[in-house]
Amino acid sequence: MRIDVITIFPDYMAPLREALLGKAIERERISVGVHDLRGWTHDVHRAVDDSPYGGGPGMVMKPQVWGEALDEVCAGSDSPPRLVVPTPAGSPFTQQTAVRWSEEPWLVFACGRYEGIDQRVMDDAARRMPVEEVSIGDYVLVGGEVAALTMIESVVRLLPGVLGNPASAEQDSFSDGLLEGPCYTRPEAWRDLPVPDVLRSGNHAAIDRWRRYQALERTWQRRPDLLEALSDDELDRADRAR
Ligand SMILES: N#Cc1c(N)n[nH]c1-c1ccc2c(Cl)cn(Cc3cccnc3)c2c1
Repeated sequence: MRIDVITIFPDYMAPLREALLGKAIERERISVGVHDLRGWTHDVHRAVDDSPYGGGPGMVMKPQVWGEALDEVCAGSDSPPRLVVPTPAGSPFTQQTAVRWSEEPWLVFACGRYEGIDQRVMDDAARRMPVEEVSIGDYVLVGGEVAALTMIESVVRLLPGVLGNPASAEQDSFSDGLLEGPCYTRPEAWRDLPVPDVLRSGNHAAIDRWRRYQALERTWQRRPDLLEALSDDELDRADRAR
């Protein structure tokens, strides 16, 4: 997978070169390009923003600069990339989105700042490539870079050979519609707090049932909305795990 990121703060993307993501680059599971949007400005001030039409607070990112940047970054391949534009007004980014994008050969992330990117940038890009405006959650950041890092990590960890233990991705929270239950490791007792006996029983059928029930209970307590999405069969199966 090829990943390109366009931003006015290229150093914000430094974490892409660290740890799991850095190893994925070293192992050539992914190639990553980070591009400074100001490289496509032509004025002495290297301006990337301007006042909003219709008034209102803040500034809007100029379409000309983004247009030239996307023309160059998204060129050079028989098939265009999927353009991802983080925005608070975007469709929800979920684990299902990450799974879908993990099949893509090329993703380009357009990280904006200020009040956002002129809408015509996305409208123009959509004439020649798939464009998705997405949000990572119902809170407000200062720009798209943190969102892009979040989404890139959740996608890249799904690629073959990236995670040390591929089974880990298969047991993700959300992968079966439920949150993961609690996890434990040595010692058996810590500050008078024990490890649940069933986990030390060696009875794997009982352990699976216990884990399934814990996931169901935690989901019920913390994210009841996820249970509404579960089919009756899945709920019955979880119920039998009691
Ligand atoms: N994804 C996501 C996401 C999220 N979940 N919170 N905030 C963002 C996000 C993403 C992209 C931008 C761009 Cl471009 C500018 N801002 C600042 C801003 C703040 C308030 C209103 N409008 C824009 C962004 C915030």
